[in-house]
Amino acid sequence: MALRGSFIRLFKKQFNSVFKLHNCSHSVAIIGAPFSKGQKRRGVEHGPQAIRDAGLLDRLSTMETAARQQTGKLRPFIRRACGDTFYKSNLNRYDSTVLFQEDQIENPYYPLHDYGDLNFTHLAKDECFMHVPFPRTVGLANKMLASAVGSAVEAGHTCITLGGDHSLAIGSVQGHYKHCPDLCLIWVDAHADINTPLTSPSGNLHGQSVSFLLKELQDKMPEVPGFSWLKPFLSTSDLVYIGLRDVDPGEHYILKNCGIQYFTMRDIDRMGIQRVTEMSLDHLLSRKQKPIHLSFDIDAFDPSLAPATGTPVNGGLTYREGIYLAEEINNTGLLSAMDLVEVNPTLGATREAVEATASLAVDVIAASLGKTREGAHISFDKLPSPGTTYKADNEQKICL
Ligand SMILES: NC(=[NH2+])NCCC[C@H](N)C(=O)O
Ligand SMILES: [Mn+2]
Ligand SMILES: [Mn+2]
Repeated sequence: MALRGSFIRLFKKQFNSVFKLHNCSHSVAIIGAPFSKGQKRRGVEHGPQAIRDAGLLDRLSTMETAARQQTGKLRPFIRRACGDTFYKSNLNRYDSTVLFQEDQIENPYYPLHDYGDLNFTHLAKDECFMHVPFPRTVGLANKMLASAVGSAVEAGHTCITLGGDHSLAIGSVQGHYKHCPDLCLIWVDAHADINTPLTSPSGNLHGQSVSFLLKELQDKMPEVPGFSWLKPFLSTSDLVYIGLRDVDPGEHYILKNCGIQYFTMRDIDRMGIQRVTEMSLDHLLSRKQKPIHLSFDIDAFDPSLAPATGTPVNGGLTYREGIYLAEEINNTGLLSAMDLVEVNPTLGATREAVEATASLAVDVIAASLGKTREGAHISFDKLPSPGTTYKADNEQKICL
């Protein structure tokens, strides 16, 4: 017990030192990935727009995080894609007003870069590989996303990819890996998405993303057209699943035989989200501090909260479980890239259902980036008393 206590202290000490370093230097990049060919239903390509419409950028740019408060000098601002020449060929230029030119920003300590949406190529000639639809289109889209995520991470941003279907995680994790080769992966999902083309019941690549990444599955993977650029790089020991409740037989075989750490909804019922989160982070980080890639499928939530998604499964995460998990991941100070996928605005029964799903996505992203339920302040140096001028409104104008 004493040994365990001192181990936990050491663990927390390590966390804290990285926490400070990480939060002082990190800015956020948003990449929209309007893509749906990793499965057969259309509509999920409108996910990035739905998440933006739910107010993502406003929420992040006005967010007062505990981290900002800590250093006392962090200020949010948005720079649109226009300034980032590197992305111009791949991204639709964001044509709305440029809120600030770079040289107008005095103190860009917490920059928020919106790179707009990637412009994917849909190949006309793209026959099925076995029963896998659109293999070349999915391969090409992921290659493009990998390069965009890679550049954003290389530039020092915490990179948020807005999907699109979950096949996009192939490119997003690979691009992240190119600049953070020691990354670990937290997969929050109702599904394991670890079928190989040979075990997949549906053929859909969004149910196979993880098998493309894992070194241990290399000799079980056929050569899928469109993916020759990708070499598996991730070890099974650097992967944890949270929220599983719909696992195919081949996937169960892989999870068990590769000794992958996973927590189903039953585990959350038994142990609670707090213990599950602690065990997950312990598994990934206790030996070494590693950059975290969080791949969050909105269908991890219960369909009553996230109805607008392609493969809903009953009995999912509650709002508080999902937000707690995101908050704890932020608390590590190690979040380096994140995907928020499978929001399909064409599948909600009503407009309210769609808006609820997209707004849940915004809440998860905000919590992952440091929004706390206890609140935080940057606008107050001291508490205004009657007779002093309230400056917060002015300051807001300067910042935004
Ligand atoms: N990213 C997702 N929503 N995946 C759902 C996968 C469903 C099923 N396991 C399949 O392989 O097709
Ligand atoms: Mn899923
Ligand atoms: Mn998924």
